Amino acid sequence: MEAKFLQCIQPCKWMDTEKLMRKPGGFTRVSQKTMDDSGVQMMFMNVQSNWRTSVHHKPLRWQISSSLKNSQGSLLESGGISALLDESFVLKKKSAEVEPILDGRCIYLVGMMGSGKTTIGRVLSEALNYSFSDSDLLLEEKVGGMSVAEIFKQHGEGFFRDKETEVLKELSMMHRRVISTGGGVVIRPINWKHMRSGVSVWLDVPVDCLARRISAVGTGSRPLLHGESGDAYSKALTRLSTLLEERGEAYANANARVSLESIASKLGNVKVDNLSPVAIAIEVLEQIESFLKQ
Ligand SMILES: Nc1ncnc2c1ncn2[C@@H]1O[C@H](COP(=O)(O)OP(=O)(O)O)[C@@H](O)[C@H]1O
Ligand SMILES: O=C(O)C1=C[C@@H](OP(=O)(O)O)[C@@H](O)[C@H](O)C1
Repeated sequence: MEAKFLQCIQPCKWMDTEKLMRKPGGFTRVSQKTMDDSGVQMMFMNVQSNWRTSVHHKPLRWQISSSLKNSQGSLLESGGISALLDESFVLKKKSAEVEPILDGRCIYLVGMMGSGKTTIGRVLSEALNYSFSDSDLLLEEKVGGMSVAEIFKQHGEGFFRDKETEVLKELSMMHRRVISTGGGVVIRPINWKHMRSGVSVWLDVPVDCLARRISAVGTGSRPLLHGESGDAYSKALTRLSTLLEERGEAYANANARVSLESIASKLGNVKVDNLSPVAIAIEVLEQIESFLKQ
């Protein structure tokens, strides 16, 4: 049997253009359409358009046309794409296992600025068929559309923290949502009370990796990182290290911890910077599963 397949790029359902403009680094949904005697099949996955693709670092080829033998498996023999599809399938399978035991509870992602709460949150919400909420965006709406940076400047951090707690309280009444929280929610015990309505997961990312990510996109939307001198990476590293120290063990209150260093070593000493959001999302589900089964 011969089949031709074509890959095309479509806007992805969870792409939030407003947030993407604030935090550059857009994602793209890749859809693979396969046609054979039995009809048309579609496969989807989400990749970052500037991604170096999955933990296997193979180049992503956007367009493939190929002669195929009869198995579906052979459709996937296409280098980087097959690695991405493998991850994508594992994520779907794991989501199907974890979704019933989650039983509608929300997932709260906590972690430092730049730890990937928004990025991983979107991947997870799509895999679980949950809605996605970003507490910073909800807070901005509550304050008449002012940005986080403007709120800090005009009203100060205390006001921001009060609004943040209000947003969490409202979210705690909801179900079937993945929630990306602001990096500072962990400092107020009342916020933990609200987050206990669901399952909280700490994305534990080494501070040098956070600084590389943040210096790549700039600190415009993150007022707590303003004000240091030096190059973008050193400034981010200094501020993030101080914040992390101030926050002490606060992140460890989460029900589950996802350490990027542990994932990297599990996958055979892959660089932390090269872990794909899908690989991290799989680990989030693994950790949630083991917490819920305890
Ligand atoms: N696994 C990853 N590998 C590389 N870059 C990532 C990864 N996850 C997120 N990023 C990038 O890091 C930056 C911060 O991510 P984001 O999801 O906004 O973090 P948070 O919501 O925790 O502040 C973004 O530019 C994003 O594209
Ligand atoms: O760590 C913090 O205190 C903050 C993190 C930010 O959210 P992200 O973690 O989404 O960047 C935002 O809530 C605000 O700038 C304060």
